[in-house]
Amino acid sequence: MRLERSIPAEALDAIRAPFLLAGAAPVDAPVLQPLGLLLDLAGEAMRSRLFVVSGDGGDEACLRPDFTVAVARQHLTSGARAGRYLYEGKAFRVAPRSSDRAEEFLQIGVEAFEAADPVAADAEIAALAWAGAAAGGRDDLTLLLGDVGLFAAFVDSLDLTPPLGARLKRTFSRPRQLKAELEGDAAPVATTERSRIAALLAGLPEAEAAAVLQELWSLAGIEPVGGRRPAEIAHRLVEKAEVVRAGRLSQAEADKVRAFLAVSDAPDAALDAIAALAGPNRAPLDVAIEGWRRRLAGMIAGGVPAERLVLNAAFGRAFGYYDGYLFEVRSAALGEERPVAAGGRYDGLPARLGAETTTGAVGCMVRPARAYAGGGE
Ligand SMILES: N[C@@H](Cc1c[nH]c[nH+]1)C(=O)O
Repeated sequence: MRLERSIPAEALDAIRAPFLLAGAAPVDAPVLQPLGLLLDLAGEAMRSRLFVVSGDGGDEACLRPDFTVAVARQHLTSGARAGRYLYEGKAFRVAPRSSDRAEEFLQIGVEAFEAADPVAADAEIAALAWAGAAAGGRDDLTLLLGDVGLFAAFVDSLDLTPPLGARLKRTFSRPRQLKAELEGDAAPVATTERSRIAALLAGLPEAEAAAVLQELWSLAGIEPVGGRRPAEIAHRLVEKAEVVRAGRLSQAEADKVRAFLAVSDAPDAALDAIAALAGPNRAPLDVAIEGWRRRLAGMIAGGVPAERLVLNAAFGRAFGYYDGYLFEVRSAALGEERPVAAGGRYDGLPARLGAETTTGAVGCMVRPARAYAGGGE
């Protein structure tokens, strides 16, 4: 496992300092996390990045690829309604083959489960990540911003059939599926491919569809070893059935989606461009854009230099839990594969972990070895 280089104690102190001021309670989290749960939450795409650990009996586990899910789980077991947590420790990710990225690395981060004004919290968290990253001394940083929710609001503005809209939303940060949608290849004309199980499950919410599959397996005495998780299988089956029912994008709609995804600019200009692309049902998108103007003002008030901000409508991250704004602090010298800090909003995750009441959820982390200008990873 490739380690990162260690950095001087004073540099680490400087990078940590803003996090100590965030009003968060220090926590630790188990290094071993349940593999199945992480794959369900982060998506199968994450599988190749996880260090899988197998012991005698027991469930398959993996080394924590980050702290977000682990801290969210601890927050839920604590029973507290709200909480704000600070962590500092190693995370582990398999580096892609051709890369020499560190596979065991330090993260310092904060996760906040709070019901207060989400836009203000988003701004605060992004400014915190910026402050930590900038404390490492690099002068080539940018804060790259994106928003899974903005794409959803844009898709809603187009007034598509609900299943087509839902399907299109799911293709965000799945380039292959997105390309198929835009090129009209996603909806097979032939109905011979229809699956009866797919048709049966199509009407159910995905979590229920997964539960049905699990029940079927247990009735049949099947115990899946490795392979795809029930949630993933249910997801595929539901998608398959919907594809046939929902139709496809018209040429004009596909062009609009392409234009939306091509938006990448200084945030104010980017928001103007997005507003100009809105379809007939524009009210929710306008609300989202207004929210962004406030969020940006909050980031700038929190100390992020305005000229370092970029809003990229297509920006997504490999973690499947984000459902609102998200960001990376990038260094020109390190390139886009090595973000210095990152974070975002994941309001839906606690419910997926079984929370009954939901507060908002937002967080960020910095990687000190990358932030440190004097060497780093
Ligand atoms: N855990 C994410 C960052 C994050 C924290 N909270 C939300 N997102 C990462 O490792 O990139």
